[in-house]
Amino acid sequence: MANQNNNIIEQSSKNNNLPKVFLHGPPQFSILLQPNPSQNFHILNPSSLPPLHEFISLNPDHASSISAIVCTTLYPVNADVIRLLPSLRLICAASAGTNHIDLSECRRRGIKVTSAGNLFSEEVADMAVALLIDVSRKISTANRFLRRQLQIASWDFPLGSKLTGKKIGIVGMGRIGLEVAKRLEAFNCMISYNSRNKKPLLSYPFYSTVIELATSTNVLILCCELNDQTRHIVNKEVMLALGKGGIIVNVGRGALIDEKELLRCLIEGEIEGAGLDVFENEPYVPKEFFSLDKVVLSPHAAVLTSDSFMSICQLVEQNLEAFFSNKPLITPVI
Ligand SMILES: O=CC(=O)O
Repeated sequence: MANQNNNIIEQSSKNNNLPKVFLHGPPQFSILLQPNPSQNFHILNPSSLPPLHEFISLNPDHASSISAIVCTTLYPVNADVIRLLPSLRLICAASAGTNHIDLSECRRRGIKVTSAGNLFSEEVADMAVALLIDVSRKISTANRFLRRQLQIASWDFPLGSKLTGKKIGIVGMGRIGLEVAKRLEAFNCMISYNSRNKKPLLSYPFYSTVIELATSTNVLILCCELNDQTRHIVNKEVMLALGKGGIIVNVGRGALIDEKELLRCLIEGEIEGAGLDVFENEPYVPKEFFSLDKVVLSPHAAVLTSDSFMSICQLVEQNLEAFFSNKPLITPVI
């Protein structure tokens, strides 16, 4: 590791005049997310290297040379991380959501933040529909069942429910919500939604509260961002309003749902099932979920496609280029 670090320092000293960028994420992240070499900035860790804290404790002088970081949702950029980097001026989130970044601290320090914008909306909408089909038609359960039985020996298999014609409630009618609606229209589903405001151009029924939406639908699909207004937007009352045949799909953020209540409602049969790509305290996933056949789990993977990595890599590069050549950012958050 020390050798690896010396190499970085050697390499970066050759680029001493360029602003330094640190890729802040798991090892695979810095392998997959490789902006091209640039005349305007220098990537400090172009291959899998120690995490930021370790890197800085090994090279304290380097902390003050980092002007920008590129980050993922699994690695929070809280005030403690920001404090480690006195010269930080830009954070490029390789995600649509920025709830893992302390935006008020960024505002206070005058640090700019960019996100993936709408880049992943189609992938996330595909995943929402896939999870819904899986939960309602029990595809993962069937897969496990057949691998255990090795042949179609009996019809001893729990019945699924038909998706065609279902009443779907979408929470958050931004780009992802719209893409989900478009896909589910092909299944003759009846779409209604809740969001901050009614969208004048949409003819789908609008409900100003999630509990009213849940009362009128069979399925809730959570596509909104996590903030103080949306934390636990799906609570016990909402789940009871959705009712025993109800399915919840979450491709937003885990804390949109009160996870303890979700588990209780699933175990006690208050709702039918759930498809979850996100969890309240990631990377932790409550072990009780693993024994529930009515839940389909995915490891925050809705955006993990080779296509999305190619696009985010380009977008990060464009934002870095724009920032370091004093041009407007492509996808600014603040
Ligand atoms: O969760 C993924 C994202 O916010 O892009």
